[in-house]
Amino acid sequence: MYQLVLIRHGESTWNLENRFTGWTDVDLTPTGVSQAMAAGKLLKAEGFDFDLCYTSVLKRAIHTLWYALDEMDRAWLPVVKSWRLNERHYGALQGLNKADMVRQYGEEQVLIWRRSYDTPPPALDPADARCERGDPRYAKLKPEEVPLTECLKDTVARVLPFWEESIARAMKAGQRVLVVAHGNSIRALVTHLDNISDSDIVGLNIPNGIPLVYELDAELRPLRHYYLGDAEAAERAAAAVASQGKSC
Ligand SMILES: O=C(O)[C@@H](CO)OP(=O)(O)O
Repeated sequence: MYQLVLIRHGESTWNLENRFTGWTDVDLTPTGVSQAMAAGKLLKAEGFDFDLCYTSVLKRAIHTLWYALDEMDRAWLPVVKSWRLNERHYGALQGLNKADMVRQYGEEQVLIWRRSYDTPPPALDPADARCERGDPRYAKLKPEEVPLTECLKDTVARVLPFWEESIARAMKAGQRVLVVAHGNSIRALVTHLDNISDSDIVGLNIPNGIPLVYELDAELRPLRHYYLGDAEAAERAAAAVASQGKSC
């Protein structure tokens, strides 16, 4: 049996301000730091240990990993960072307030942008100052590989090759893996692992900073998954993420 632990980053400044974030590189709030530390404490207390960690190239995930590993006295562990684990690109919505968008476009439209499988938010103009195409961390990518918007299907399409070629391969080679990523890059992975339908994925929300443990068979098919710690608190936190797309 294989075990995989996934953690969504702790609360970020734009989670707190209820703004669409995507590839914007905002940091953790003090609450986010505490959530990351609590995740590390919990993993240690429950006897989890790792050989290899994966995260995105965005600091809210990188710093969550740092704080969690520090609590586990595992700051020395190897870390692989990949843009493929970045949050889903939120296009022209990046930086805008979610409740304002609900007031302007309605709850149903915002739910489609936030959670549908194949409808992307409006695209960023490549000339928009928010466009990441000139960012040095993506210099090795072709410009068209740096998205201007993404639906979950697009995120699945760039997360899966990394899962197959790097994470799954490392797990099969016996490495105990921790992945710290983002709400929608984790939803992309979970859609694949649990074979969730396009309609059911709309209701799936990932809470900040709570370790999600997957137990998988020899073919890396999930046997079961659970949130570590207080299951009801995890459910409440996931419901709070869902309500970020309401007007108040
Ligand atoms: O804004 C974002 O990038 C994501 C995660 O914070 O938000 P949502 O939960 O609306 O997909």
